[in-house]
Amino acid sequence: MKKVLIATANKGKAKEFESLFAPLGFEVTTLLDYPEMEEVEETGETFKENAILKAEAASNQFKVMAIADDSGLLIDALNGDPGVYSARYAGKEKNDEENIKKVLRNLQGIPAEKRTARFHCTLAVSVPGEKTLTVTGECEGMITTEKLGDGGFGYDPIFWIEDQSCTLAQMTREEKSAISHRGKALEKLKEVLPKIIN
Ligand SMILES: O=c1nc[nH]c2c1ncn2[C@H]1C[C@H](O)[C@@H](COP(=O)(O)OP(=O)(O)OP(=O)(O)O)O1
Ligand SMILES: [Mg+2]
Repeated sequence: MKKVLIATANKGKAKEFESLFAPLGFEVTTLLDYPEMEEVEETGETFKENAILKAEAASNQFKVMAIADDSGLLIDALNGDPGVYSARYAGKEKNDEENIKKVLRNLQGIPAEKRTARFHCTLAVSVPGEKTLTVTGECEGMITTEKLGDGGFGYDPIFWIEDQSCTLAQMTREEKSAISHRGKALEKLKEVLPKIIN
């Protein structure tokens, strides 16, 4: 079976990539399969810089094609926060529960129509000896006032999708991937990398 290395240690992302690549005949390996590998410091100021950092570190180390995902939640009423710092919004230990609480606290009193937000995903593909390539995807939604649903990961329980009238955490993995920032970025990747992905 063909293998693809996804340079992430995030369990939620890993599950989504497994489902996305399975129909293409790929076995997904992630950094969760290499717990001894040190985490790459995300020193970039943009999703693109961080995605490239993560992809190149993994492809250099393992000498294989690696795909990294840098993503986050941008909330209009918070001037785009938590943005690139989404994972560590409530502290460096990366706690989804605390991050959600902080968002809801900072949006207290903000009316529904002003709770617009989007998820962003940049994927970087690094092949040893070749120039790293990036694609992006976004998903528009609204921030709820309480958690709804227990699927997905990260900020999914407070991210409301108007068209489906539910949060991302109330969807199946397939439903989420069909509309998500990650799913859209991967669709673009399939177009630019047909030889590798198909
Ligand atoms: O579909 C999503 N549904 C909900 N939340 C999401 C999603 N996509 C990204 N997010 C949030 C989670 C985390 O707070 C941040 C990503 O941070 P980000 O640095 O890219 O990932 P990470 O540090 O968890 O794992 P890694 O760098 O090993 O891939 O945005
Ligand atoms: Mg990270």
